[in-house]
Amino acid sequence: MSSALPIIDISPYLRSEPVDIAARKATSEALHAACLNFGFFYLSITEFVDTAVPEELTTLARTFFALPQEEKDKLSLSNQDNARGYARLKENVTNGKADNHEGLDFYRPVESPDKSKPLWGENQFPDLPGFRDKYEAWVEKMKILGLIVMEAMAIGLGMTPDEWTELRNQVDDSFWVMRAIGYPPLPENSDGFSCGAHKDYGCLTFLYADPTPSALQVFLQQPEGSTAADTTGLPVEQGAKAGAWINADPIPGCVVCNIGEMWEIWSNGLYKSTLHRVVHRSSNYRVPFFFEPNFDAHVKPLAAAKRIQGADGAPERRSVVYGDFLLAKVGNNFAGGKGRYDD
Ligand SMILES: N=C(N)NCCCC[C@H](N)C(=O)O
Ligand SMILES: O=C(O)CCC(=O)C(=O)O
Ligand SMILES: [Fe+2]
Repeated sequence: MSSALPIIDISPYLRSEPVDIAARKATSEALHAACLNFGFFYLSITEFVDTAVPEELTTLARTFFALPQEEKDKLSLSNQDNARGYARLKENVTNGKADNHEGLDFYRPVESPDKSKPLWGENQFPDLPGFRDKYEAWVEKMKILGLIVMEAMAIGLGMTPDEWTELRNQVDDSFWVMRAIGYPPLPENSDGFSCGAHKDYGCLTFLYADPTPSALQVFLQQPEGSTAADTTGLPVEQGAKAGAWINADPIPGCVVCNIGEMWEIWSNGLYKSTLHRVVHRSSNYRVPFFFEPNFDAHVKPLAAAKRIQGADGAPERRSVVYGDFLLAKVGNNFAGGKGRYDD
């Protein structure tokens, strides 16, 4: 199954000796084009990881989600900080509607956990042989990949070495998220989603997925003036737009990668953090990794983006502290969770 989305060869950045400057430049230019046009692309990772590993993670996820409900509930995120742990089917909410999936979320551990503080509790690992070790090892690999892709993107945006150093300081202690997602089949004739249309929050999502076609769908906005093929289906305040939903079907040996909202700010809107949604008609298990900025990163439009936009470029995007942005998002993510941390 082919896809409109580009496949990026990241290998010039994985090989350090000798550094092939021209090949790296070509990779960075391809990333720049992919981020301008799609906000989604594939990364071939067979040179970097043994793809048997994410297959094992998926199998472990399947084993966990097959446990009796009361076993899974022992890891409920409500035991901790309402973010780390297990969320039941339909406990996740997107655009005010329950998502047809269950999930197990892990975040970067914090030094002094305090479960009365949002996001500041402890991760809860299932008591299954190899689970914790294998997930933690994958997180370490994906953190390395995250920094590599960030550097390649920085060069693609035309950043100077000093500018990259400054950006690197905002992502070198990533407040990452690792999820295992269990998707039961969406009921026939349901107007709901396995996961409703959303943008990811941070820098880069690396999704290793089962090969089900038409499950992950990506919204491509139509150029100005063209006739709408489809709409986001969202109310205006949540981003109603004309365009088309296309499939981001998995490609063997590749992760699907998309950029989160922090890249939209850094690039001052040049790069789109693209809306995507999930429709699973059969049972599936997926293990996305979210490479995010440091919790205290002050994310603001980069000079390199403004150089591209020129003197009468786009209006300046609002800057955010990543941790504050994340807290607001996570607070709205669960059933009954709206305003959970407001009082
Ligand atoms: N960390 C990330 N990106 N998690 C996935 C977000 C899924 C959408 C979410 N319920 C929302 O409404 O934002
Ligand atoms: O499972 C998928 O295909 C994508 C999941 C996703 O978009 C997310 O968790 O943010
Ligand atoms: Fe997503």
